[in-house]
Amino acid sequence: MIASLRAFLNRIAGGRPEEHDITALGADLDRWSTTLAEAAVEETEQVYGRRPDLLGRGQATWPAVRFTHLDDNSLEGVVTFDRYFLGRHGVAHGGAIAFLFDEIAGRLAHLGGRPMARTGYLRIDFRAIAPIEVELRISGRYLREEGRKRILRLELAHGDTLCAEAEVLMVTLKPGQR
Ligand SMILES: CCCCCCCCCCCCCCCC(=O)SCCNC(=O)CCNC(=O)[C@H](O)C(C)(C)COP(=O)(O)OP(=O)(O)OC[C@H]1O[C@@H](n2cnc3c(N)ncnc32)[C@H](O)[C@@H]1OP(=O)(O)O
Repeated sequence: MIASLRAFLNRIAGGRPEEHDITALGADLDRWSTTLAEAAVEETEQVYGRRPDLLGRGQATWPAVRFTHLDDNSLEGVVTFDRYFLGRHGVAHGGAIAFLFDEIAGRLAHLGGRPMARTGYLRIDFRAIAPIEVELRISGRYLREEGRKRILRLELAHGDTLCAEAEVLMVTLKPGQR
C-alpha cells in the first residue's frame, strides 16, 4: 500500500489530469478517508512510519532511503528524490533534504542501542543542487559524544559532487522527558 501511495503521489505531482478525472479522484479519496477514519488508532498503535523493514520506515512522504552500511557509529545509503519532492527546475526541495537529514540523524542517533534522543539543531549547508529522480548517496557519522549530546555529520552527494552537508545535535532525553 505504501509503495502504491508513493507511486500515486508522484503521478499527482507530475500529472495534469482531465477535469472529470480530478472530480472522480476527489470522490474516491473522500470515500477512503471515511473508511480509514473508522480505523483510527493512537500513535503507539499506528503502522505508518513504524516499519523499519520497509523503505522510508513505511512512510510514503519520506524519500526512499536504502541503507547499504550500518554500524554503531556510521551509516551509508542511497536515496532517490521522486517527482513528489521537486522544488523547481529538476531540483529536490530544500525542505525535503532537511526532512531526509533529520530522519537520518534520528536513525544514526539510535545506532548501537543508544537511548532516545531528539534533534536540538540541524544546521544545513546546501552546496550544490540535488537532482530528483537520480540516485544520490547519503552518509552520516558521529563527530563526538559529550554527556547527553551527540554531534553528528551528514552528507548528501551526487557522484563526486557534495550537494548538502549538515551538523546535527541530538540530545538524549532525560527519564520521563517527552
Ligand atoms: C518502532 C519504530 C521503529 C523505528 C526505527 C528506528 C529509527 C528511528 C528513527 C527515528 C527518526 C525520527 C527522527 C526525528 C527527530 C526529531 O525530528 S525530533 C523533533 C524536533 N526536535 C524537537 O522537537 C526538539 C525540541 N527541543 C527539545 O525538546 C529540547 O530543547 C531538547 C533538544 C530535548 C534539549 O532540552 P533539554 O533536554 O532540557 O536539554 P538541555 O539541558 O537544555 O540541553 C542539554 C545540552 O544540550 C545543549 N543544547 C540543547 N539544545 C541546543 C541547541 N539548539 N544548540 C546548542 N546546544 C544545545 C545544551 O546547551 C546542553 O549542553 P551542556 O550544558 O550539557 O553542555
